[in-house]
Amino acid sequence: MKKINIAIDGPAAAGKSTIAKKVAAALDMVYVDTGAMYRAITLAYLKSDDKDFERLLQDIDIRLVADNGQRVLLSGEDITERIRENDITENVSYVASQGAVRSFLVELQQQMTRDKGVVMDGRDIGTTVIPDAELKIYMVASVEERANRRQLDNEARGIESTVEQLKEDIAHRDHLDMTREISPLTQAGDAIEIDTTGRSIEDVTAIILKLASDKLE
Ligand SMILES: Nc1ncnc2c1ncn2[C@@H]1O[C@H](COP(=O)(O)OP(=O)(O)OP(=O)(O)O)[C@@H](O)[C@H]1O
Ligand SMILES: Nc1ccn([C@@H]2O[C@H](COP(=O)(O)O)[C@@H](O)[C@H]2O)c(=O)n1
Repeated sequence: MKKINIAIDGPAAAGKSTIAKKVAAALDMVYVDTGAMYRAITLAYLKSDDKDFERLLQDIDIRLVADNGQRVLLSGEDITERIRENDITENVSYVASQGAVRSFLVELQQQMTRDKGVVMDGRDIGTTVIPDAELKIYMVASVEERANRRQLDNEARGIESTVEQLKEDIAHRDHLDMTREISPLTQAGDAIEIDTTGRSIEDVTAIILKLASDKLE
């Protein structure tokens, strides 16, 4: 059977990971959430006394384990839940703006996609990591809807937040991600935009599965 890569990019809380996971499961593809990799390096950075990124990366050991989604291990420790906490979210865009961090992770991500069969979500997947992906999606939603969704996520995880604060935080993080010097978040010329505002997870998944089936023919 023909193998393809699918790149899903877009701003924070647009629904990328939720949909990427479902599309990967339906098509028996590998799901990779690259935001979790930047979050893992952010945790290592916050824990380290040495703030030199080049040195920090020499000792970094990130593993992604498929488990009804994706679990993240940092030096063997499961940090899947820990990296969703506020201190990581507040610092991740700074860490992700560092050239050394981006080169390190882009190289790892490109290795993962070399044999195809991957659904990868992030900010620079269609533009930088897999510019030759067979299907590229740029997923957006209104900031109000994204803040409401993230509030529900946080309540389920026991993370304290308010919708108003989340709206500000999401807009600020999008601004940092869209204006950084290296690989800023932007829609690839050949990406298909999907606005998930007011749409169900099932609808969005079905749209992408239809687009993918055309590429798999
Ligand atoms: N139509 C929809 N499409 C996708 N997600 C939706 C939709 N409706 C509600 N959600 C919910 O939105 C929340 C945020 O989704 P998700 O974490 O997948 O976003 P994301 O774009 O990967 O965010 P981030 O980039 O910050 O990791 C999830 O709780 C998801 O269930
Ligand atoms: N390809 C990517 C993926 C993520 N980032 C940065 O990581 C942050 C966290 O991502 P989430 O998807 O978990 O929200 C994000 O805000 C970016 O700063 C990136 O640069 N490139």
